[in-house]
Amino acid sequence: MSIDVTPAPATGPAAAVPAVRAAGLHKVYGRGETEVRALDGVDVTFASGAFTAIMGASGSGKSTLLHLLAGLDSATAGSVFLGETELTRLDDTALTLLRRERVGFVFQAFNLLPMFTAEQNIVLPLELAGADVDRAWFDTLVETLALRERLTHRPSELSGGQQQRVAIARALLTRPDVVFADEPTGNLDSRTGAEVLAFLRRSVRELGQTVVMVTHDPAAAAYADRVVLLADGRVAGEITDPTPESVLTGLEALRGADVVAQAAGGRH
Ligand SMILES: Nc1ncnc2c1ncn2[C@@H]1O[C@H](COP(=O)(O)OP(=O)(O)OP(=O)(O)O)[C@@H](O)[C@H]1O
Repeated sequence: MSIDVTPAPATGPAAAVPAVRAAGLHKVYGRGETEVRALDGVDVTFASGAFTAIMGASGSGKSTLLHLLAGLDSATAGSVFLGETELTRLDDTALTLLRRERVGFVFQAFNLLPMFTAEQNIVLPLELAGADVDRAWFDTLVETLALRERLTHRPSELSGGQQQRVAIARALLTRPDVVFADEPTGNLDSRTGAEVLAFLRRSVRELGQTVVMVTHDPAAAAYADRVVLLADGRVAGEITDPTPESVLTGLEALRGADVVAQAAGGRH
């Protein structure tokens, strides 16, 4: 698939700073016998204004990496930078503020509040932060995500795809530096999932958003500009301008490498 992405023009020194960067990132769960090295030295950068998918086998560390990049969990060692801010040096209060102001989240389970309308769900994070809603930006998001007719509906009156679009509008309304999406199409049928992915794609191409998405699905990953492959808590490769076929080939190559490593006794 050839993806039509025009990079944002460089506008000064900040343009060269990646949206997110991890250096020497380690995450160890448990101790002794039960120790699990979920991340084992991850170095990776995510360019601003790009859509990146993170893929890898179950247990390879995808969700752990996403949570650390988003400041939702702490690292055992190494650093995470959001732009020029080192997350791994912030205290809890600063981290909470940073998450509220500079990061957006889209989860598999939508996480909408059932008693509120779509519109109330979208504006809630800004209202909680005591910030004004930029109505022009709200309207742009509502149009882009085709939600105009649904704004007065409660989540139970919306389809799964509509609920996820509401969650995406909520994530984008604060104009976050990065949107982190963890299996955003995991609860959707393939047609609705494709619709949601197309909207994420548009948010990058037309609204200049930066998106980092964990997925199991090669077809979903093919919407991204780049796929980062994880294996055993490390970056094992990447694919630029992915297609479902090139992603599948990349994943198969990883599995092949894993079998070879196991046969050689090289796995921890
Ligand atoms: N809270 C935790 N306590 C202990 N081990 C954990 C914890 N969270 C994750 N792990 C372990 O860390 C490793 C990486 O988990 P992670 O959820 O990041 O993988 P994943 O690639 O997202 O997997 P999946 O595709 O199955 O969601 C796994 O071996 C997992 O069992």
